Amino acid sequence: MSAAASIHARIRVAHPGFTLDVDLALPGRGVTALFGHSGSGKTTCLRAFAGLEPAASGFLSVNGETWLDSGRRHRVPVHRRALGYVFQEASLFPHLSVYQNLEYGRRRRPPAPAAPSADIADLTGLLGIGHLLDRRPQTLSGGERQRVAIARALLASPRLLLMDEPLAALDHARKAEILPYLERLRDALDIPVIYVSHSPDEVIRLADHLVLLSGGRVAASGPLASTLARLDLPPGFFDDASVVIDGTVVAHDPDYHFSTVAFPGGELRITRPSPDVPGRALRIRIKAGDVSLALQPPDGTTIANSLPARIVEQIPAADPGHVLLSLDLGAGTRLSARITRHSRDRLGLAPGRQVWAQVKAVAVLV
Ligand SMILES: Nc1ncnc2c1ncn2[C@@H]1O[C@H](COP(=O)(O)OP(=O)(O)OP(=O)(O)O)[C@@H](O)[C@H]1O
Repeated sequence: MSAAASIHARIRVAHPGFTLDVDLALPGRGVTALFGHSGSGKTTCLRAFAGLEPAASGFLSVNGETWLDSGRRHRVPVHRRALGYVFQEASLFPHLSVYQNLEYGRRRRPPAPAAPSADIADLTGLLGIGHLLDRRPQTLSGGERQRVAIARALLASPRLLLMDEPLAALDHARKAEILPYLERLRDALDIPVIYVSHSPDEVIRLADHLVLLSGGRVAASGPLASTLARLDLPPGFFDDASVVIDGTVVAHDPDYHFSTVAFPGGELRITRPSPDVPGRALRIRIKAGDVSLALQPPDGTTIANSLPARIVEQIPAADPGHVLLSLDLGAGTRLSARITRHSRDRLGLAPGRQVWAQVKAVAVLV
């Protein structure tokens, strides 16, 4: 990560009874998820990035532009920070059409924007709102309103997009409808997005980088895959230890609805409801409880995936009868496994040992 193409934030905000104190180095593009329980300081952190927390002190630079440097008494006011802010409830102007709302966003663009600017046609295409341009916000579904709010924020050519629980007000069906648009956006945008959520599924599906916040402090921060694969992740964030693997479909058997997904270090075969196109990128989540281990290549099993692996780390699990193991599948790809202490001792499993990891269930996230 070059110093110019990234976000550096060393920020402290002291409220009566709560202090946010974070030191973060974040990537200059892609989605960073700020994840944590209610009251952990996620919104306070976003507000400090936006310049909305008068009590914030410290240092903040976004892709080479310094927005806060208390030591030098430098503080860029909120209206001079080129950022987009999308809230839980889309705050569109009710008396304006969708197109006029988008125009409002475009008028907020600085005369010489730092980043290449998307136009209304690009963004309406990307977010699937081209057919809504003449409508008033109150005639739109919650998901449609959010997509318009995101497009409006991006039309101002921000250097940074802040999203505070943008899906929290939507029901399950509307969330499922909007997520693919957010994925397209993530892949198309050249600016960093900081995405606040307390939904593990959303975070695991969308994020490139993960920040765990607890009591106003950073409990962990790093690339999504390597951070999730850490066995020492603080408890209470996710229901189960798991890994995510970004793979590519390399073959599809339409008869058995079977896709072969390649990733650095191996391949997985997964059953798919509809045909897959080779070349398609898939993000896969495997929970530690869905991985069992064998010393020999398993024979006569219904489990489709048995992967050669090497145990690299072992720690006690939260419950005393189990241990968590981290396995290297090759090329740096990790798998976590939760097994009983009894099985570990019976098979003599320890770091360095070669095993076969049997994957009982795979969740395809994208
Ligand atoms: N202006 C303020 N004055 C005093 N306390 C504040 C202020 N703003 C936030 N807090 C407190 O700071 C803590 C963190 O709040 P924040 O909204 O950042 O948490 P969060 O992680 O976003 O929570 P949620 O998921 O519920 O939105 C809370 O205890 C909140 O009451």
